[in-house]
Amino acid sequence: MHVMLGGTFDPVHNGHLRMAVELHERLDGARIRLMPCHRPPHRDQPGAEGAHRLEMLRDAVAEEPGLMVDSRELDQDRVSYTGETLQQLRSELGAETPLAMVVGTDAFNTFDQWRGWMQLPELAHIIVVNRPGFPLAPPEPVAAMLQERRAAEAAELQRSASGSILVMELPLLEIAATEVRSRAVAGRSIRYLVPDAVWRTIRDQGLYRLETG
Ligand SMILES: Nc1ncnc2c1ncn2[C@@H]1O[C@H](COP(=O)(O)OP(=O)(O)OP(=O)(O)O)[C@@H](O)[C@H]1O
Ligand SMILES: O=C(O)c1ccc[n+]([C@@H]2O[C@H](COP(=O)([O-])O)[C@@H](O)[C@H]2O)c1
Repeated sequence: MHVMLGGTFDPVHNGHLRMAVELHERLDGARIRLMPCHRPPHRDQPGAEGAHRLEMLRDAVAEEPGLMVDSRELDQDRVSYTGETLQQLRSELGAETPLAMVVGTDAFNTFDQWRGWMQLPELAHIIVVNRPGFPLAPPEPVAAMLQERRAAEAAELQRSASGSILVMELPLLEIAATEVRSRAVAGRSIRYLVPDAVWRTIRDQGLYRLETG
């Protein structure tokens, strides 16, 4: 199965990485494709440029064969819509190969604001992970979609190319990029919240401090 984990990754942190490693192990060794977006459709523009976010991601996964980075959204200088990215992946993989996209509960709780959200399950399964601090509470139309498509176990996702929604309870870390950025801005330590290579890049390049001058 192919698994995509999209995000702003501004910056990538240990919460993302632990989640990705857990998924890799629980999905029969599927490689998890971390996909940084160029310009997110739905939020403030990232504090770090795409090239820095990509460099930090590549460093973060460098010695972890279960994870990989896919830079296709960054390579296109426009707003990144997940539907377009999934369509591209689907045409590369063919109609039969299982493909899943991962979202935290925070993202799933506003899923009805995504462009073409009702069509996304036709392109890929959706795996919803219980992000600490964000109970699963989708709005009514998303809850109805979940009820209709809910998978009982991970193995179900291997039996079809797309169409199911799996909610997974994983042991995760309560870390947010917003918190990492505000610590960096304030000159406080971000060590052990992010991999050491990411900590060094933020320190050496002065990332995030610059945005407030
Ligand atoms: N600590 C975490 N545990 C599990 N999932 C997470 C965690 N942090 C982020 N995610 C999920 O990873 C994906 C990408 O997240 P994103 O890059 O926006 O990070 P973030 O920490 O939420 O950033 P920000 O604080 O800037 O919003 C989303 O689906 C999000 O739900
Ligand atoms: O396609 C959309 O309309 C859309 C709306 C909101 C979020 N997304 C994607 O969801 C992923 C997680 O977003 P975020 O805010 O948690 O970084 C990221 O890959 C975004 O591109 C996509």
